[in-house]
Amino acid sequence: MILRKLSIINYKNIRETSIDLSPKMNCFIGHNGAGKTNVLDAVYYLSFCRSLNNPIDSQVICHDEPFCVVEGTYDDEHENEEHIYCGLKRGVKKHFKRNKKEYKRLSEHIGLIPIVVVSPSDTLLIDGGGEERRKLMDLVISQYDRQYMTLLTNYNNALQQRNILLKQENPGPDPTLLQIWEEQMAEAGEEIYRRRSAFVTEIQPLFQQFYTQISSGCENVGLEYLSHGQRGPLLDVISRDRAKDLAVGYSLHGVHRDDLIFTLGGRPMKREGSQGQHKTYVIALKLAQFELLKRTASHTTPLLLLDDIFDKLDAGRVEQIVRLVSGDAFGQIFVTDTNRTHLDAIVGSTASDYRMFEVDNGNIKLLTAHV
Ligand SMILES: Nc1ncnc2c1ncn2[C@@H]1O[C@H](COP(=O)(O)OP(=O)(O)OP(=O)(O)O)[C@@H](O)[C@H]1O
Repeated sequence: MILRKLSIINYKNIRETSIDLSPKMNCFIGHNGAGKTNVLDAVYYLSFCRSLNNPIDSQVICHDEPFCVVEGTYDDEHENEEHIYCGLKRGVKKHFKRNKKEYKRLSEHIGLIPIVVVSPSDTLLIDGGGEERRKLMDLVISQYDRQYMTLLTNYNNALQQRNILLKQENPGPDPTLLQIWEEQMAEAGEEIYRRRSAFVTEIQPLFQQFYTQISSGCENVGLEYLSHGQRGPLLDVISRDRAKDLAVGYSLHGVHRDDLIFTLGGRPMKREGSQGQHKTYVIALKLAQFELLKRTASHTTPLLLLDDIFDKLDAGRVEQIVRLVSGDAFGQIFVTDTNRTHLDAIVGSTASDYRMFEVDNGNIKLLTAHV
């Protein structure tokens, strides 16, 4: 997919803009707080029907304004045009349309415009809890597997019902009811486990390849999937510790406790790695995600959003990333930085099309274009 034109009204600090984009490299340069991330967030919104960092829709509308609109005109792989419209009004259900037709369910849209984002908040993948890493798996898998979201919804619903029962006291929960929800958790959970296992198996070698390339091969990193599904049939695993679950009042076993184990030299990355190594790890992981989505998501090349990625990296790693993303393996790219040094290096090493924009207090101005 290629985003040819992006129009924004009242999205965060961007009052009104309409920009024609390069099919390859789009650079956004500007001071801290200028609105560079907000541009990328608007692009993200058009893919995921939500903001990357703020799940509350009303907070993406510009302060003191009653509504916001984000529109994108895309070309797909066969040069067919797709027009995506998103309109948000305070206190009203959001409107999301594809080619002027309102979606019945927003989940129908997920996966149409695959996207991979590398942003400063990605370090949460290493520093944060397992929820962050499960979110990563879910976000990628849901872009190429249409059933996956339904499985997650079914699983979470059964888990929630079981947890409500586990909190019941005097009398305790009906064992038959507990069993019903356990069976539903296990049924959806087995499928989720199977899909997450396959995802990790696929992404592992891609990740290793990118990490080696960016770090020039001097570090040994690992990526493993950890799941209660590995302990045997999930129904047995979920139900056999009922007594403990009743004591704590929630479900201790199931795919809601899955995790990804990140290592450096066989030790936990969180404890062992430097800030630059953490950053390298998440960038390699995101680029692997990109490669995987390119192969699976309707065979459409995803958009790649690189938000302020060069901070904390040494010159060698920056050079490798610049070389990687400016090559032909990547499609349309959106990259932000506060100074021109890295962005000039990127556009300098690419013979192809690029556009450089300046962002200032929510205003976007085209600085240079090369076709
Ligand atoms: N709903 C909103 N309405 C108006 N302005 C907003 C809204 N939400 C955020 N902002 C403004 O957006 C600005 C931050 O923009 P953004 O995160 O895009 O900056 P940036 O250019 O990426 O900066 P940095 O280089 O520091 O990462 C802040 O000044 C903030 O006040």
